[in-house]
Amino acid sequence: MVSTHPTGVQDSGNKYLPPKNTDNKNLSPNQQLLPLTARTNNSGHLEIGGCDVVTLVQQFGSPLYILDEESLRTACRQYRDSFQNYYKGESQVLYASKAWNCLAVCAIVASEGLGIDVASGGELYTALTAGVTPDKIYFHSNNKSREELIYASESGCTIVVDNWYELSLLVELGKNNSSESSVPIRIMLRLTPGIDCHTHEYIRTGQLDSKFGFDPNHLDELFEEINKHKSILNCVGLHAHIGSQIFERQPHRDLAQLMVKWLQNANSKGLNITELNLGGGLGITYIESDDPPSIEEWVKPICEAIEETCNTQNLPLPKLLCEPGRSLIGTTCVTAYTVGSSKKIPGIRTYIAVDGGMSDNPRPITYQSVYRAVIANKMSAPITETVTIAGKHCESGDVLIKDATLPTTEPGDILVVMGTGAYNYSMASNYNRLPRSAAVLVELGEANLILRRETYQDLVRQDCLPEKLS
Ligand SMILES: Cc1ncc(COP(=O)(O)O)c(C=O)c1O
Ligand SMILES: N[C@@H](CCCC[NH3+])C(=O)O
Repeated sequence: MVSTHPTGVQDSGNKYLPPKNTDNKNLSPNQQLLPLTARTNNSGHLEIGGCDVVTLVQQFGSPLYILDEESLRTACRQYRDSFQNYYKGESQVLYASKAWNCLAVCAIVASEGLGIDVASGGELYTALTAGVTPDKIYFHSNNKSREELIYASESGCTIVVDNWYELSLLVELGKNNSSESSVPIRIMLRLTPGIDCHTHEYIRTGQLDSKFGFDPNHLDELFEEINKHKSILNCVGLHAHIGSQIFERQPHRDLAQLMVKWLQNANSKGLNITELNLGGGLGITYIESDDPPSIEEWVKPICEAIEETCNTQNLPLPKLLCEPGRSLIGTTCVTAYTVGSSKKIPGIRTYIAVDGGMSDNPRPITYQSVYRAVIANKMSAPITETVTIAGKHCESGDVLIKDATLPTTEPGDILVVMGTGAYNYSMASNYNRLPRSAAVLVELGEANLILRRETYQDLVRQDCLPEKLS
């Protein structure tokens, strides 16, 4: 695979487009700003998956999430193939569906052979409804409810146990259920590795001061406790996740070595750990200066570190799992908005307002995340202005992009924000009672609705008006 970076070339009409004349399957989707199929068509419009973005907005309205099937499938295959090429043992890539969980996305990644990491009963329900088989579903959360644990154990998925309370609940559930025929609950243990990485503090999870996972200083007690309940709990593996939007490679190499040591320790205490899950975290390109490794460049050193450490310790290779979210889906999607009002404050800035904002993309207001945009109906027009893209919410901080460089914009233009596949729809809200946006899946000139736009009726569907008020 070729890693082509920096993204885009100037001479294809717009600098954010993927390079021309390259086999797209050789580009790592996480390193591109726009989906792999993006191009400027003969009308000078942005086209994705063979569909004109301006026409998509006419047909489906805006804001509109536009998901490129080819990019998503390419990312899945690159993860899967890289493990097959660089790891001699068994492997399984899971999609961290918290990035974007819905039926169509679950179905696509599962059809590429990936499993799914779910983080709630709702995500589990969606994955099962999409037809994902429970043997490929792994259930996370630092505070799974009793009901969620019953649902997960009855469905037959693997539960990634996060803490002592959850462990005690599982033991209790297992005891209540135990009969000659009952099968032990399949679990893994999430440990906090104490490995730091450079990313926003809100999305860092590997450091000791984290709400997630068991403290590795208590491994002996933990393994002893698991050993006592072998008829109830079938503990197959260990898990760790150090954070998200990471560009460095060393933290995951260090993690790989550390996890083999944990495995050795666990098995020396009588457990039979055969799986290691190193979590997700590979970053994506949101702006030109972002320089994440390609999918292949991320997978290879992890495989090498596990193999080297196992060989040195004379250990059989464990089944190796990882669970990327952002790097699988982040850059495979854009959000199209319609430009509305504007406000020029002389000497300060010009605000251009769009018909969505923090409700469909809460990342800028939550993490000060930065994005880039193009005008879909003016892809070859010269860049003339630096403007601030504001959302339509009743909140001063509802700004999608602080300094967007764009052609001259007018009301009715279609503004496209790139890299919105991860943690946008999944973190969307109805703030100001905005109906949640629709999403379409595009491929080879065909667009299929995968999320219906909410209506005003949907907004009041769960409301209850007590009789005394009506
Ligand atoms: C346990 C776990 N696994 C996987 C992921 C996915 O991370 P990313 O989207 O950075 O690949 C996360 C999110 O950070 C997570 O908390
Ligand atoms: N929601 C975060 C990522 C959190 C990942 C889940 N642990 C983001 O948008 O960057």
